[in-house]
Amino acid sequence: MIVKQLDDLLGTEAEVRGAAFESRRILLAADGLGYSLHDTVVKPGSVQELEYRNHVESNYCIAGSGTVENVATGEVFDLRPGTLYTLDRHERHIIRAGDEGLRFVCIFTPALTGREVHDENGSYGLPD
Ligand SMILES: CC(=O)NCC[C@H](N)C(=O)O
Repeated sequence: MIVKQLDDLLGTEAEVRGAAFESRRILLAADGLGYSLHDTVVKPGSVQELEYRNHVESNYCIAGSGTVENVATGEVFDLRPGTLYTLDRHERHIIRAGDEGLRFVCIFTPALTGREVHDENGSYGLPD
């Protein structure tokens, strides 16, 4: 059994900061599960255009408000606590956070190692 506590990860390498988000990586590739699980906090008013070409990402909103847009179709979906979106077709998407920001429980498959950074496409690379 693996048991972890978010407080214990804060201030360690498992806490990753991007321009618009903080991602607390609770489970990573090193845990050997095939997926990684993150507690992701998105900054109020931020806009992120992303496209995970190498991963499938699921985001389950647990706080805040905003929208996610499917760039190819123009569809815009409201995000609020209880909303899940999964980028099962690696869709290019735009996340717009409202005034309170957003907080997600986030799962990536395959698992992130924790060293990835967004490239020019908004994608994370695969490990070497
Ligand atoms: C929704 C969002 O902010 N995605 C970017 C960060 C990603 N969820 C991560 O945890 O690395």
